Amino acid sequence: MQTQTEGSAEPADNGGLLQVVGGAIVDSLERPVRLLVARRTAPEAFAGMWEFPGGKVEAGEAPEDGLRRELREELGVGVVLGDEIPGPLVQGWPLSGAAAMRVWVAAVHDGAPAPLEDHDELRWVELDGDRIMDLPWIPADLPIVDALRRHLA
Ligand SMILES: Nc1nc2c([nH]c(=O)n2[C@H]2C[C@H](O)[C@@H](COP(=O)(O)OP(=O)(O)OP(=O)(O)O)O2)c(=O)[nH]1
Repeated sequence: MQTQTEGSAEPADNGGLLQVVGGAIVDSLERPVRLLVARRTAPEAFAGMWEFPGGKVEAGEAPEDGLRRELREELGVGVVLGDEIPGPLVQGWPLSGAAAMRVWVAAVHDGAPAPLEDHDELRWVELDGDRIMDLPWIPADLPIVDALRRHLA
């Protein structure tokens, strides 16, 4: 699996969409068994739903750098990035509103994940089986979870 520890990509042209990035943090890049999922606290429409930790890319920031920054802020961890889970758009996966999310597989490089910001619970769930799909995900994330499972199988 391709890995990268330092951001070298140029800021992406987001085509007018709000660019969001998410981390599919797995227990091992080589032999992934479990995925770290996060339960949002806000906004009200998404509170209580599970998602990939991450957030919005800032102006002039490369997406991979934005993802590392968000995961440091939200979970207190440094990560190694693995493969991207490509979506149907150049900007990744369509979300509600004029937004799209690029998602990378990632593994914790330093720190212990904790719900420092934006989440009230983190949970390691098995990638295989029904349990992961039984979680109340943000609806737009369901095809991404499906593609992730197929990519890692
Ligand atoms: N992080 C994340 N956001 C998602 C996912 N699925 C999904 O629809 N979204 C939406 C929710 C939000 O409208 C948007 C991401 O915004 P955010 O609130 O997480 O971004 P941020 O951390 O930069 O927050 P802020 O600076 O605006 O407070 O994308 C997902 O799996 N992860």
